[in-house]
Amino acid sequence: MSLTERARELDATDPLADRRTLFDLDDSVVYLDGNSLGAPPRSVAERMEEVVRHQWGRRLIRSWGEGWWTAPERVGDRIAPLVGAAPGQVVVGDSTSANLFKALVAAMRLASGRDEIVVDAATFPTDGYIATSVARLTGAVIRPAPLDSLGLNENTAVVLANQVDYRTGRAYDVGAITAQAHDAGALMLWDLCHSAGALPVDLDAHGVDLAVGCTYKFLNGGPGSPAFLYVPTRLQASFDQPLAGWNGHSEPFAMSQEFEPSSGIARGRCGTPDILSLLALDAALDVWDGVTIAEVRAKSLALTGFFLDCVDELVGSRVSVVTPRDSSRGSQVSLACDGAREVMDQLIAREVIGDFRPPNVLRFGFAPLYGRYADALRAAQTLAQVLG
Ligand SMILES: Cc1ncc(COP(=O)(O)O)c(C=O)c1O
Ligand SMILES: Nc1c(O)cccc1C(=O)C[C@H](N)C(=O)O
Repeated sequence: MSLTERARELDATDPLADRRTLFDLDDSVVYLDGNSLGAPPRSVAERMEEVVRHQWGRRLIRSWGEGWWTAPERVGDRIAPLVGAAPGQVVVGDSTSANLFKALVAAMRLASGRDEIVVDAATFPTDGYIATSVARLTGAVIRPAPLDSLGLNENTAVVLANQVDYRTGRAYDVGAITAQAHDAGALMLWDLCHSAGALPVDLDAHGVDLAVGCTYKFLNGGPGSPAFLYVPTRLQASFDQPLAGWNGHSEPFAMSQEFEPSSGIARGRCGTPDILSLLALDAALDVWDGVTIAEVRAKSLALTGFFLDCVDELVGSRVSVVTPRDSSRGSQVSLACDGAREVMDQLIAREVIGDFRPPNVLRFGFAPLYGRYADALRAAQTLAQVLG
C-alpha cells in the first residue's frame, strides 16, 4: 500500500478523528508545533465572551465568590486525571518556572541534612536556571546527570527530570526513575511540560513526590496559560513552599499579619490567579471529555510512527532520526540535518509548521486530538522537496 493510501485509511479509521472539529484550525496549514503552543479549541472564544461580558461585566467583583476564587483547584482537578492524580492534589497558577521554584525549595526544606540537587543534564534550560538559583539560596550543590546514569547517593535531596526530552522527544520511565530516587532516599520532582496531555504519567501510581507542567502545549490552554503544580495528599502538610502569598493562606480574608498555610493543595498558590487565562484553560479542557489518555497515547504512537515511515521512504539519509524508534518517545519526532534553521524556515514558508532547536534539530510535534495522518505525509513530502 502506498503512503498516500495508508494515510487515507488511517485517517478514515482513526477513532479520534472527530476531535479535530472541536478545534479552530486552518485546514490548509499543517500544524506540527502543538508541543510548543497548542491549537485553540472552539469553546475558548465563546467562553471568554461570556466571562468578559457577563462574569466580569455584569457580576463584577461578585464573581470572585461565584467560582473565580476556587478556580485554581477546580481546574487542577480537571487536569488531575490526565496525569494520573486523584482529586485535591493539583493546583493551577503561575508559570512552570515559578512552580519549579516553589517545588524545589519545598523539596530542600523537606530533605533535611541532604544538599545535592540532581538535574536532568538535557533539561529544558529554565529548570536548570531555577535549580541553580535554588541551590544558591539554600546552600545546595547542583549536579547535572544523564537520566540513564543518575549516580544518586546519600547526599541527594531531590532529582529534577523531564518525562519527555524537549529536544530529542525521548520519553523516560517515570516509575523506574522515581523508584531509583526513592531507593536513594531522595525526592522526585517531574517536569511534565512535554507529556501532560500526550502520554500516561500515572503520578499517584508511581508515588511521585512533586510535579509541575505547563498547559499551553498538549493541553491547549493558550499562550501563557497558567501552569500546574502537583503535591500528593501525603506530602501536603509538610509542603513548605517559599512564595507564601495571601492566596495560599488558610484564611486569606482574615487579613492576619501571620502566615498560616492552607491545609490542602491551595497552599501551592501565591497571589491572585490570572482569571482570564485560567478560565480560557478551563474551556479548553472540554476537548478531553470522553477521551482517555490511553487512546491519545495509541494515536500518538501511530501518528509519529507513520511520520517516521514517511521520512524513511521520502527523505531517507538526508536527515538523521534523533527520536527513539521504539515506544520510548513522546509525541514528537526530532530530525537532525545541516542548515536545520533554514530548512525549518522553508517548511514554514510552505505552511508546514514545526520548529527548530539548536544546534541542528527539526522538531515535529503531533497533537493526537487534532493531528492527521495526511499532515504527517505532507510534512515529509514537503521536507523532501525543501532538502532537494
Ligand atoms: C520542559 C519545559 N519546562 C519548562 C518550560 C517553561 O515553562 P514556563 O515558561 O511556563 O515557565 C518549558 C517550555 O517553555 C518546557 O518545555
Ligand atoms: N513557552 C514558550 C514561549 O513563551 C514562546 C515560544 C516557545 C515556548 C515554548 O514553550 C518552548 C518549548 N517549551 C520548547 O520545548 O522548546
